[in-house]
Amino acid sequence: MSTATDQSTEHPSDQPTDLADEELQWHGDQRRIEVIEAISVSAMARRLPQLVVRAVKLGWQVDRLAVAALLGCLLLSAALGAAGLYATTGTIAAVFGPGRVADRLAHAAPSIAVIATAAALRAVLGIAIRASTVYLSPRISREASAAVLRATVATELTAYDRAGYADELEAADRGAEAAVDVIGEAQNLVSSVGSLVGAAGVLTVLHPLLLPLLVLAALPQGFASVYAARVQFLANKATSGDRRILLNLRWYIHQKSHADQVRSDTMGTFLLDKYELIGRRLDVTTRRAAREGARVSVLGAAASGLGTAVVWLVMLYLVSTGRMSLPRGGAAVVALGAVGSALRGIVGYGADLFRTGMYLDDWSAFLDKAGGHALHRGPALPERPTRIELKDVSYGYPSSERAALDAVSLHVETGEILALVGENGSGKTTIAKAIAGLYLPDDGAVLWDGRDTRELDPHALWQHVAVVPQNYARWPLTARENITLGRAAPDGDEAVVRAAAASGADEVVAKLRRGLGTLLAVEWMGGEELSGGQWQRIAIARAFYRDSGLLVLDEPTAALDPRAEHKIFANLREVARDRAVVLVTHRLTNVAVADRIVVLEDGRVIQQGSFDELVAQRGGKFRELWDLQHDRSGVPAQRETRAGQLN
Ligand SMILES: Nc1ncnc2c1ncn2[C@@H]1O[C@H](COP(=O)(O)OP(=O)(O)OP(=O)(O)O)[C@@H](O)[C@H]1O
Repeated sequence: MSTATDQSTEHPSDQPTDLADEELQWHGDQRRIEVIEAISVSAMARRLPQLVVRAVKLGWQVDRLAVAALLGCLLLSAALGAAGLYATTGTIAAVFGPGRVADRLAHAAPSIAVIATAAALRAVLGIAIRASTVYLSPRISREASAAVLRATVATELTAYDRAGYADELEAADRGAEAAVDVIGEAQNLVSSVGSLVGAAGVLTVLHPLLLPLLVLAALPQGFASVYAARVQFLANKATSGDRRILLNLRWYIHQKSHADQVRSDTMGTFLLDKYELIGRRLDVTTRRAAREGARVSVLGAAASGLGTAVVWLVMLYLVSTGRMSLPRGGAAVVALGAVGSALRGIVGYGADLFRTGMYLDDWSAFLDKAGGHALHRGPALPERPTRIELKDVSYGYPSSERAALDAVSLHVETGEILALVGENGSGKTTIAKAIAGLYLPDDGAVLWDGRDTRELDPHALWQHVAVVPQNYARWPLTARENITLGRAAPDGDEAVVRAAAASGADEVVAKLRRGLGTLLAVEWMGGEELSGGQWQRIAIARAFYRDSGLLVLDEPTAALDPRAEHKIFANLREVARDRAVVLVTHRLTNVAVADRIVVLEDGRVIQQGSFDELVAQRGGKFRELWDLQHDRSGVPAQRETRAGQLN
């Protein structure tokens, strides 16, 4: 193994000074925006029937009976609407017809009865339709969100390192939220189409010229509405990155974990200024879209207004020239009103549904490919590992041009502690994640008992893994659940207590008001909060509790006091008895516990050996780091002397 290489270190001052600072820009999917821009308005209008089918399918997955009832009610309501309208025209014809008033009223009585019955039944059906929609909508949205969550946990971890993934995920989430409207909008559209069909039939019977004219009159407004919806959607898409940055800035300002630094570092105004700046950037696009939408809507409304005037003129012409009788003319006025309102409904609800459909596209695109990072590994089920080997493993993060790992080879076996050492950014955490099957290498292989992790079922593999990462999760759960993570033993807390004792978490739990049953989240139902070190003890306990063949500890004691740290390392040999342990740490005194130490630099292994071997290797990287960690040249002489006396 070669010793430390003579790498020249890049210094910030070596970099070109004429480069502008990078601005906060979210990496969205520009390609998708271009695809949407290329869609024509007529193609968008043709999508509406597909969207209705999609809404029905979504509802069908959630509750078939409710959807069937909804469709039945819609059909019946449309039929009753047509019958009512037909009866209305009959009533008008009878009332305005020749003969005595009493006779005309008697003649109109059956039609009036039909109108009243149809109106009453439609009112009842309307209530049933609304109830079904209200009942189905949140369930559809929840199911859509759950589908995103399922897809999210089934993606490769590396997806999160790719610029644009977060944007796709957010778009999918928004699509799932928008799904709450889809059934209502589809239902409104179908109702309007039903009313249109009924009223159009009646109008055609009265005079065949009126319907085509009315449809022509409504078309400009229809196109304008769909176009405006498209403009709004594109603007939303174009600003989604900035909106996401704002969301993140809000998070940074709100978060309890940052609240002290927002104050002590006087970050409030500074971050708020950035917030304002990005908000203004966002406003430019939004304002442009609002203007464009309004301009097109005005043009559409004007054209449709003109068209409607033509229809009325034609009506007047037909009646005044005797081509249509007066009673029929009266009936046509009513039918025209019904057709007009149905057309306006189709246009308005169609535009709404179209916009929701575009959000749903984001949702389904994410589900189809999970950002191109869906877990597609082999189906083989691994046993508890006894030997894990990295063979010439290279790995580069998607967003980085530099390789994080370069032809790394090493191994670790059950009963062994392997320590990874190196300067910041040398690749320790990346190796730990590759060993744990969280990253698949670009080149080379990670072998679990000779089997490539690419061939192994990832979820089955992770059953054999316990990790204490640098940023461990502080789950808003009870102390017990924070240790068992859903794997509670049915016969009591014995194993939990053992794991807590081994990690020092027992002392933390002893002080909690309900022991293991205490909720660890002040924000949730007023639970208790722990200190950083106390949380770290819980995180270690959860790894010890998991009876896994591989234990990865990434800076596991960074927040621990000396006594707690000593306890962990004193117990580690015992913990490693039936596990392979990978330890990442900068505290070199602690790595003496390891059987083998691998020293990394710039993603390459530059030294391997036992603690004694590496310390003895003068001029080697490990020895250099060791000497630096024990260098006390910055300590004032009298304090150094005093420390020496104590030693
Ligand atoms: N999510 C990421 N996306 C892009 N590059 C990353 C990512 N995480 C790490 N890197 C890069 O990969 C290299 C190795 O990082 P890694 O976290 O493995 O280093 P490390 O040795 O664990 O560092 P530290 O001692 O600071 O924890 C670094 O150059 C880092 O910039």
